[in-house]
Amino acid sequence: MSQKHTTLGEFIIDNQKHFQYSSGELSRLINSIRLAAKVVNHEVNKAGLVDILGAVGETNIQGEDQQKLDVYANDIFMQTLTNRQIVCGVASEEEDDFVAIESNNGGHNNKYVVLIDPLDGSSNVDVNVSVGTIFSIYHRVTPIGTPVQLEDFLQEGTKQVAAGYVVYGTSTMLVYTTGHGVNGFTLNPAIGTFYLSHPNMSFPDDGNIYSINEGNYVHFPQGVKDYLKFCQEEVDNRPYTSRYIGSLVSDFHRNMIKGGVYLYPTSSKAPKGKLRLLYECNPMAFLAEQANGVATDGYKRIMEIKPTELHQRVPFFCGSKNMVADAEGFMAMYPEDANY
Ligand SMILES: O=P(O)(O)OC[C@H]1O[C@](O)(COP(=O)(O)O)[C@@H](O)[C@@H]1O
Ligand SMILES: [Mg+2]
Ligand SMILES: [Mg+2]
Repeated sequence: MSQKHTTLGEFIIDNQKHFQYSSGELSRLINSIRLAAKVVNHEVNKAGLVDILGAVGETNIQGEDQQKLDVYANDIFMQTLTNRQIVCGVASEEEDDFVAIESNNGGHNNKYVVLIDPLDGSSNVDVNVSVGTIFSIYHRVTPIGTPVQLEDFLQEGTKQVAAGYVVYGTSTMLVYTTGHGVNGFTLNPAIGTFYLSHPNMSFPDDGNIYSINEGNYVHFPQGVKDYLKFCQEEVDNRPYTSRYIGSLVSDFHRNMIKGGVYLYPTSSKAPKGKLRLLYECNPMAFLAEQANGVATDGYKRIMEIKPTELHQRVPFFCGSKNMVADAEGFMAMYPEDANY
């Protein structure tokens, strides 16, 4: 069977041998995420026809206006993960606190926790621009059989057993890693099956695309301003091309395929950056590193940051390794900005 026809389900089974604690639970967990992604995809694809556009009129713990699709996607992933009895807890961008999930017999026998950004790129929902879902999976650290605790979620990114995203774009893709490279699967909507379309995805070492919201330029640290000047100079293969979709998943996906760097630094508006360490930066960092890329906060490796809060934010520099290194070179000239 040529690689093009390998389904996600077959790939998961074939690759189960890689899983650290191989008992099939992680396979079932990824299968559940696949199922929830298909349900959300179905709604996203007809967003203009159903009452799913616009805000719900409430703000989440981030202080952001929750979009109807944020809430819908959150409900679908929470229900699917709860019903399938494979996780002992979930933390979500749309939930104030982590949610403990009891197993059928009222126990706490499951060993995985999931951290999720149910709908990434919320500002693009109403304008038909690609959005995504991001997930990160850890083995719990507290004893199985006991209720899940905050410490099960506040683990360094290096402890992730799997991470991935779904991009709801011109096509719908699920891209994930279990620490053995990064593979992308495209949904055939006619039959509702994901097929392996992008095996062994990898960031080129270099690229000529930079992704940053330049509208915040005046608020950026000097190192970022210097790097942007560097990107826009007429030297060698520069000026680079500026591309910014405003959905982390979509900007990351493009940069992984074409070569590029995504930056969401601190700014006087967002003194710690905007993106959330646990369910945006850590999973994308795991994917980046598994795909020959790099992810830092401008100074140090994202995945070595010891989390202290569920919804903490960090600056994010991610993409082709030589481009991130260039950006870090400019940040290094201002060591005081490492203390955000
Ligand atoms: O509008 P800004 O400030 O440029 O922020 C865009 C960034 O914020 C995000 O939308 C944050 O994610 P959510 O939509 O999940 O809150 C990223 O996807 C995106 O890269
Ligand atoms: Mg997000
Ligand atoms: Mg979100």
